[in-house]
Amino acid sequence: MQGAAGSETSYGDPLEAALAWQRAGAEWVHLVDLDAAFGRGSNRELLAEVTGKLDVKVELSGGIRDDASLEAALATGCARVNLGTAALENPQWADRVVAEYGERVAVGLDVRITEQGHRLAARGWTKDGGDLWEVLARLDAAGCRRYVVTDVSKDGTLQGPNTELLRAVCDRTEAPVIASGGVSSVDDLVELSKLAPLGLEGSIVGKALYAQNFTLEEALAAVS
Ligand SMILES: O=C(O)c1ccccc1N[C@@H]1O[C@H](COP(=O)(O)O)[C@@H](O)[C@H]1O
Repeated sequence: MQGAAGSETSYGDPLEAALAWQRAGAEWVHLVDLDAAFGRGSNRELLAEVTGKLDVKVELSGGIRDDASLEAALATGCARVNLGTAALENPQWADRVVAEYGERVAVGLDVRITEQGHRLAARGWTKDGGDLWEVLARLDAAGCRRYVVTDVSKDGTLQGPNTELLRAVCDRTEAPVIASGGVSSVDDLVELSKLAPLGLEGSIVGKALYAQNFTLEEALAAVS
């Protein structure tokens, strides 16, 4: 199953990798603490060290679920944090912090498309977190400034992004949307860039870069 704990591939030292993306021209680095997302540990100090050594903007994600973890994440100097589980399981807290921290807090909408509709996935994608459209409406009303949208069936598969889902989310919110999951080629990024007029602000690329399907320089040149 995509995203199952223990199924991840190791691509080496996170700091070395992040510095290499910075040298290659990245403006943002999206850093996920998978141990925290799965509830099996924390790499808080490591992520703080990586963030502190980068000059580019960092989006921190994974395990940011209460005041202490939010404050620790923001104190690293990251540009933005991305809430997942807490936005689904602790709506009052999440609604308060999206309003309080504005641009520094995004919400990750990890979507599983089922016979029951568009469902959100929480706790390392192991628990149902409610209906996508209801949660999106609630977070919009709370003033959420940005969403990171992942089709969990695509993440890590190199099968191409779910542009239909991204288009649908862009149609339902005024907030900028960032695409995550499935990118396999520069062509995928070019397709995603065509959604910019709808509100798609950017795309997160992971495995395709580590698998060397293309270089970051090629990607940036294709969509700039
Ligand atoms: O990023 C992944 O590949 C991933 C795989 C499986 C589960 C979660 C994953 N990542 C991200 O974790 C955060 C959510 O963390 P939390 O729920 O707030 O603790 C979110 O960005 C997921 O996309």
